[in-house]
Order: sequence, then structure tokens, then C-alpha cells
Amino acid sequence: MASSQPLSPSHGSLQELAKEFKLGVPDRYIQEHRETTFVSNSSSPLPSIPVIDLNDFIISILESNNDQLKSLRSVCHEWGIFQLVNHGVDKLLVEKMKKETIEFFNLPLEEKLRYKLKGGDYQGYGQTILHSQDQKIDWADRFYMITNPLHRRKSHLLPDFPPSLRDTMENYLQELQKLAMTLFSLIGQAVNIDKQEMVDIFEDGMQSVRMTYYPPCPQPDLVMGLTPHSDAAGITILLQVNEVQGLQVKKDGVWFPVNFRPDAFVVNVGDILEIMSNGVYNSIEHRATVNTTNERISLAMFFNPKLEADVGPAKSLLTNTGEPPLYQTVVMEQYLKDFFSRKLNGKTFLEKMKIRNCESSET
Ligand SMILES: O=C(O)CCC(=O)C(=O)O
Ligand SMILES: [Fe+2]
Repeated sequence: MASSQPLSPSHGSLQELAKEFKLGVPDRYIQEHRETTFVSNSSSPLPSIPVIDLNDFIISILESNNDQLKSLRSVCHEWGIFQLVNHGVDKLLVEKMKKETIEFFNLPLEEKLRYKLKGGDYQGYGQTILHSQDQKIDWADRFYMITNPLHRRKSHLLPDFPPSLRDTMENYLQELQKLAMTLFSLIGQAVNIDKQEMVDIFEDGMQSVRMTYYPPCPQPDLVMGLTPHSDAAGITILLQVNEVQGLQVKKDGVWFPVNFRPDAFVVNVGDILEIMSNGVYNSIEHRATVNTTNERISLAMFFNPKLEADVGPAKSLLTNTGEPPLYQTVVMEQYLKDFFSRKLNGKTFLEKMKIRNCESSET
């Protein structure tokens, strides 16, 4: 396990700083080894990420057919990401949440700095958390916090938000938690995990949120809005707040841009579902790019097991399929500690959870 203490970022807000970098980007932001993005043309068009329609499940359950579950399984296996439409969350609430998120980043700097990351913590407002002095900084400001369990909330964050943002966020959290439980149930069934096991693990689970602000950048091809990573979550439900595109996913070794549908949430399969499904599902590697003219804002919500739950291949899946476990099992609380003690780096954290052949033959 990496033991580096995160360094306190002293560089406050890029949203303000970026205004001074009109001509060029400082070295600390330049990513020398940035992988290129797929360029489409008439013979190789841009592949679009799959769309899952929640209404289709209601119909297929009524008709007792498994086709929808089969297609969900194949989407989570081959892609690990999909656009979810007819998700049932009130459109007005989604629009209000977008508006409040934009207003958060429009607050005067001194207001936002009330929520500033404090030394050694990973919750609050600021730039990339640094694990070493030479680490590159992403071209973004973020606000991250744990929203459930309630006793883990930091009193100077959500509870202390401007009332309209706080109330909208509370409603949004509740609605998305319900949606996440529906998705967990379907995604679990599609890979032979018992419904009750998903409920026991995810109901009232650990939930967190990240709002990200990507300023326009004079040299967008030199920086990264968000470093390539997979989410250390069960699932992530992602909202593109201001309709500026920038998310990319890595599929079969190639980076593809994702075009968000305005009526959809983007759902990512996270590392924990890859582990629970014993490797059937793929936690998608993704990154965010930026552009010269438009700021971009996103809101990601992460849904996880309870802090005291075991994270490992689902017991009912191993029993139902007779497969040996391909990943280790650790308690969620420890899993998170290990995750936050490292810098984001592709899928390397998930790799550490894999049981190697030599290890399994020794145990
Ligand atoms: O900004 C985006 O579209 C991606 C955000 C994301 O991947 C994250 O917050 O983990
Ligand atoms: Fe992510």
C-alpha cells in the first residue's frame, strides 16, 4: 500500500489563476505523455457509447423475458459505461441541480475558499491533491465530499452550503440513491448476484459527490482536465452540467470522446463492480479534456458499499457459478483509505486487488 501523505495544495483555485495564463500553460500543468484521441473519418466513424432505457426493463419484467438483462450484462462487460435514458428522475430537479452547480462555481472566490481542502484531507474545494512535489496538476477545480453516511459529513461542507444549493443537493442525492439501487439490482441480477446480497451491501451505502469546473485553456492539448482513471466506486452517475463535451473513455486501447445526450445520465461501472462481478464487468478508464473557449462543468455521484461491507467477488456469484475468486476481499473502509493514499493512475489500483496465479496456488 502506498503511504504517501497528500500534500496540501496551496494553489487555491484555477478558475482565478487561469485568467492570468492567457498566453501559455505553466509547466506544472503540462502532461508530457498524454495519449492521443481517436479521430473519426468517413471510413471509421466515432463509436457511440451504448444507451440503456430503463423503461425497457419494466416491459421485459412484465413479459418475463431476460433480453434486457442480457444486453445490460454485455454493455457492462464490453464497455463499462452507458447513457441512461428514461431514468425517472424529475427533469426539473436535474435542471435545478445543474443551475445550482453552476452558481456554486460562480460564487466569489472568498466564498468558495470557505470550503477549501485542508491539509491532508481529500474533502473540500481545490485543485488536484498532490502526492509528490513533481506531480502534474489537472486543469480543473473540484469540490469533493462524502454525503453518506450522515455522521461522515464534514460540518463545514454540505450542511454549510448556501440554502438553495444545499436543499437541491439533498433532494438530488435522495433521488439518485433510489436510482442507484435500481441499477445495482439489475446489474447484479445480470451477472448472477442475488438481489438480497446487493441490497445488503449497497443499501444506505457510502455515497460521495464531486463537482468539477474545467476552465478554458490556451493550450488544451498539453493538459488534462482529469487524469485517466477508473472510479473506485460501485457505480458513478455523471451529469454534464453545462452541455460542453470533454469526457473520453478508453476502449480497446483507444481514447474516444463521449457525446452526452442532454436527456441522459452517463453511468460508469466502477472498480467495485468489476471486483464484485469477479471480472465480468469492466470498470471503464476515462479522462476529461478541455478546450480553448468554453468552461466545462460536471457533477459526478459515486455509489458504494457500506463502509463496513466486504468488497470482493460477490459470495452468491461464486456459489451460483462455482468460479474461484479472481480478486481479494477487503473491508470498504480500508479499500477507500488505500485508494485515497495514492494518486490517480489509470486502473493501477484495481490491478492491486487481483489475485495472481502464484498467490492463489499458495493459499
Ligand atoms: O467531468 C467528467 O465528465 C468526468 C468526471 C469524472 O470522471 C469524475 O469525477 O470521476
Ligand atoms: Fe471518474
